[in-house]
Amino acid sequence: MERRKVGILGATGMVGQRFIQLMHNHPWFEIAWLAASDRSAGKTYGEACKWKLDTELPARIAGMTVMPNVPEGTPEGELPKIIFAALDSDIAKELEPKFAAAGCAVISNSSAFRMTTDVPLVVPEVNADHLAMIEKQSWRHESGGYIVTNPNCSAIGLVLALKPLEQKFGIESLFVSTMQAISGAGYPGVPSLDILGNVVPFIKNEEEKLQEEVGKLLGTLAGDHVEMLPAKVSAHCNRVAVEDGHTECVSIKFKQPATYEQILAAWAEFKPLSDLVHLQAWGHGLPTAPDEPVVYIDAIDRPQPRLDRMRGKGMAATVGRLRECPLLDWKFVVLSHNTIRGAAGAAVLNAEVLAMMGKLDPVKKVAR
Ligand SMILES: NC(=O)C1=CN([C@@H]2O[C@H](COP(=O)(O)OP(=O)(O)OC[C@H]3O[C@@H](n4cnc5c(N)ncnc54)[C@H](OP(=O)(O)O)[C@@H]3O)[C@@H](O)[C@H]2O)C=CC1
Ligand SMILES: N[C@@H](CC(=O)OP(=O)(O)O)C(=O)O
Repeated sequence: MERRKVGILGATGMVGQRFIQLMHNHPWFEIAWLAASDRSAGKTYGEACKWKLDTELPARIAGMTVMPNVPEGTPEGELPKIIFAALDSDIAKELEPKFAAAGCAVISNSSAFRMTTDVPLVVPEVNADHLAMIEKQSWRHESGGYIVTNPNCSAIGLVLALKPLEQKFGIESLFVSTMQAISGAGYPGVPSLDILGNVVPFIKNEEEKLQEEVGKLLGTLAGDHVEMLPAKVSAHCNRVAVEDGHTECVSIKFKQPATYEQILAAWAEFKPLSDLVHLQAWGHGLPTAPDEPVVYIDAIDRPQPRLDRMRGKGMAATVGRLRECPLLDWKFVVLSHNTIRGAAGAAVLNAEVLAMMGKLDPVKKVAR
């Protein structure tokens, strides 16, 4: 099968680079277009980008010209209909609708439209059914375009661990305290003199995003909107001197009683995409989905970012230290890679599911 041409908006940033790393050899997607700010447009990608990943910048990508950040900046017919977006929220608010209006499927990583009623906020293992909401977006009838979002990087690891628990026991309330890696702040990010040997107990808007996104992700699709999960969520978000990988300490109260063994079984049995992962009809399943989205590690001092963030090629959440909580019912630690599972990998997996649903072939107008 011919690979689908895709573009990346914000291609030179931390998340943009991960998109390139994850997709330059992707079996379904071919990177055909890169865009960033006016500072970068017109340069080659190799000139414009400070490549920060530990794999080589692919030579083909280094030689590509960075395009302006608007659909009209690209000659007619050369703009891919699938656009991965890794922009700051304020910029995304302005630019993403322009690409949707130009008939593109915008697979967004930013927070700009996550809580908008008709925009799906999706982690495929958790709420793939919410993708149906794209059909409610007005662009669908005007140009065929739409916007799909993935959550905040801390919310993704957390909801992967929570989904099987919500299904089995129901969640009444939740307390989460995060230790977030510096790569989460983009490049150059937090000044070294602020973070070296230090912890910063504030990340702008992070606690609010984490609290509300969990409600939408674990909520129920009800026609044209999502009914939020009515659980109480309290988040504390902290920046720590770790390069990659967000760690979260969680205390949880359930609606139904749950034993230690039942909780471990809920995580072990959680393989919601296994039919798709192993689907042989196309010769392969979803290329980016991990076999096991949630892995429990039975060791007294795990998970740890350096040792566990690359589980499932950076797409699995690692859970550990399940024990009784004297305040709520149970407590545990969850860790996931913030720029892979928490950002670019999440968006690529959303696109793979959309491809399987036939929503990318081609991205086209639908009748009202
Ligand atoms: N890092 C992480 O772990 C996560 C990040 N996110 C979100 O992803 C998005 C990107 O984050 P990140 O990659 O870390 O950020 P960076 O600061 O590293 O990169 C920002 C990118 O946006 C581009 N840009 C800036 N201004 C404009 C503009 N006016 N028009 C077009 N492009 C522009 C930059 O281009 P140039 O090089 O030309 O300046 C660069 O490519 C943000 O919304 C962030 O909140 C989400 C989850 C996790
Ligand atoms: N704010 C997160 C990363 C991020 O960019 O989140 P969001 O996608 O919600 O803006 C962090 O610092 O680790």
